[in-house]
Amino acid sequence: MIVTEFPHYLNTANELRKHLIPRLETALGKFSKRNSAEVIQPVRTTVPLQKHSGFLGVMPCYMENDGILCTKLVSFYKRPAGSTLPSTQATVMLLDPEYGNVKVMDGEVITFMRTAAVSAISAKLLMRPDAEVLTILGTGKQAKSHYNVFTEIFQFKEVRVWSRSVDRADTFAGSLNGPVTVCKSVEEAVKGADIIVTVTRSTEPVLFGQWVKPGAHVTAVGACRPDWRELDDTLMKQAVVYVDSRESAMTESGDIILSGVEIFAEIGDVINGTKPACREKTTVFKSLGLGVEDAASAQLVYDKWKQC
Ligand SMILES: NC(=O)C1=CN([C@@H]2O[C@H](COP(=O)(O)OP(=O)(O)OC[C@H]3O[C@@H](n4cnc5c(N)ncnc54)[C@H](O)[C@@H]3O)[C@@H](O)[C@H]2O)C=CC1
Ligand SMILES: O=C(O)C1=NCCCC1
Repeated sequence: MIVTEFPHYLNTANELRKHLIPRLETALGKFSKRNSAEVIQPVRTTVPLQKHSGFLGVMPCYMENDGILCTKLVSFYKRPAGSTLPSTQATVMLLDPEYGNVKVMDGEVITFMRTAAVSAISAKLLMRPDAEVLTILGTGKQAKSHYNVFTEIFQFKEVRVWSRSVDRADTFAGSLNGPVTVCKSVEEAVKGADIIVTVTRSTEPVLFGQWVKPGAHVTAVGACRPDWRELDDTLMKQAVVYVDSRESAMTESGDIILSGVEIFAEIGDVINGTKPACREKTTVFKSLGLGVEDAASAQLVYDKWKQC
């Protein structure tokens, strides 16, 4: 059987709350237990495509007790400013662990949705409960999925967005099904914000600690190479730092490696109740993207498709 389309009904608040988010929480909790009967998921293998300023990532995952075998191929590129080419393209393959046959799926929507849903999990656990202002830095594909998921799941008084180009930010604002304030600078966008999502392709810091309100939560989604940054050292050092995977963070995250900060916990540890959620402090969740997230999401898509 081959599923080639991601069912878009998973985008609704009800489906996110009832299905995608709980499955991702369960998967991240299992991952953090490091029990190989639950999850085998090595750090992504990344092949540099030097000539094209890109990378090919291979992301396998086996969840024996759940009978889920999955791998993703993802290519991602540093595109020049103004390029209309996609920066990230993915194919997720769900396999039958007994027979080894492949049930191919489109991976792009899974990547958009699961990444935003994992960010929403970090916000649920680490953002202050009275959070009113959300800021999104970047106006690409992930910015859109984060806007959609965050405004479905939470209620903010204001959502702000920043892009290097005000025209792109205006176009982005016009493409949304809800209100957003377009800001001209990062400083203006993040001043007083309770939660900040960084979803840029930047390789240098764009978010500086001096602008971030004490107690704010930052979900950092871009900068997935050891020499790429989105956050500066000041922010990294003033925050309690959470990650999706310690091994991934120590291999792939410039924000972690180059700032030299200590990782406080995996988000799965907080889900498991083995590490606290320091909501009253400034927190950073560094997301690298894990095969286990794709595996849990792909299985959900497959289960839903079988029910149709
Ligand atoms: N952690 C995870 O699980 C995942 C992370 N990613 C990463 O998230 C980031 C965003 O991905 P997409 O939305 O798919 O990319 P995209 O190409 O659709 O959007 C990127 C955005 O970053 C902006 N940008 C590019 N260079 C910049 C710079 N130097 N400074 C500030 N802004 C800049 C672009 O104008 C655009 O708004 C990428 O870094 C990607 O690698 C993507 C998928 C999963
Ligand atoms: O997990 C993913 O999918 C990605 N992570 C970082 C780079 C692009 C895709």
